[in-house]
Amino acid sequence: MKFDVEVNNLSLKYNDYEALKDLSFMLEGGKVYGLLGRNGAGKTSLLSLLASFRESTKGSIKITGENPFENADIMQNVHLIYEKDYKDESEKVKGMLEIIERYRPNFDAEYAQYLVKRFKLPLDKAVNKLSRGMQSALNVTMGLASRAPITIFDEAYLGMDAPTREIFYKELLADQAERPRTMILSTHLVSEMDYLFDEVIIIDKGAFVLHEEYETLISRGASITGAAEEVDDFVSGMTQLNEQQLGNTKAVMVYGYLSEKDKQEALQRGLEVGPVSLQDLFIHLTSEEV
Ligand SMILES: Nc1ncnc2c1ncn2[C@@H]1O[C@H](COP(=O)(O)OP(=O)(O)OP(=O)(O)O)[C@@H](O)[C@H]1O
Repeated sequence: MKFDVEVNNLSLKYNDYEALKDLSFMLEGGKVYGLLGRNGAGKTSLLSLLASFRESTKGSIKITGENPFENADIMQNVHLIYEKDYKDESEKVKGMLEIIERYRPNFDAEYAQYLVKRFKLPLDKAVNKLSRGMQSALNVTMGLASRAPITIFDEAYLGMDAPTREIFYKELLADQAERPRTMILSTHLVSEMDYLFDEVIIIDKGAFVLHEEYETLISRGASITGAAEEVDDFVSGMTQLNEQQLGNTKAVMVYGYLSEKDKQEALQRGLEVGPVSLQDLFIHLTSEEV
């Protein structure tokens, strides 16, 4: 079964503060979604609604057409993984995996053991005695091995060092290729994780900014590199995201569609046209000056 998610006019208030404002979007089952937003944009609030940790103030969420709130059949198929405080968790790693297996119908114990080895997790150590990075690795192990049709990682990788995060990304892609499910990854590590996303959702100050395929989104910009004067002349009048100069060579990132004619003109001027990064687009789309 495909676990589509439909969000309509979703709003959330904490007392008088409106953390989410009228969000609407649709997530087709089986894809990896990157959820981006600046600090306080409302990512955790949105994810906690999707996982039914709280109820919305207005609007609706439908998962496979049903309201997931207090709906056990749906909820066992939605797994939100976040940075938990494990300071009082004296259960051993092995015991934690056994507990999660009881609650997650698709949990794969063999795969969990494989991930434990990949992350070098000590099975007989109490969870509150693990380092922060190891606790994160245990979290993502539980998240991947639960194989929940909707798996949500809310910045669950922050404690891990770069090589460990790399293992996580590799294993996520490998498992997703074999058993596609809906993955939602919220992150500030945009330039590191962008290649994982099929689609990107950006929210800003609680409001919806965009939902687009990753490839389409990055085709909305270009980097122009070459002799500084030629570059300046070519990009004049375009929205510029960022520029770098080394000697007389300049690279400018521009936002906006470049036609084939524009690209040909750039080539004739001896300029190189390359892709723009999701990180630069994200900074531009959520900057105060837009
Ligand atoms: N329990 C709460 N009570 C009151 N306000 C809250 C509560 N939780 C979050 N907020 C506020 O709602 C807004 C959105 O917070 P949220 O944690 O969803 O953002 P975020 O995008 O996940 O941020 P970050 O990237 O910094 O983790 C913030 O202004 C925050 O202060």
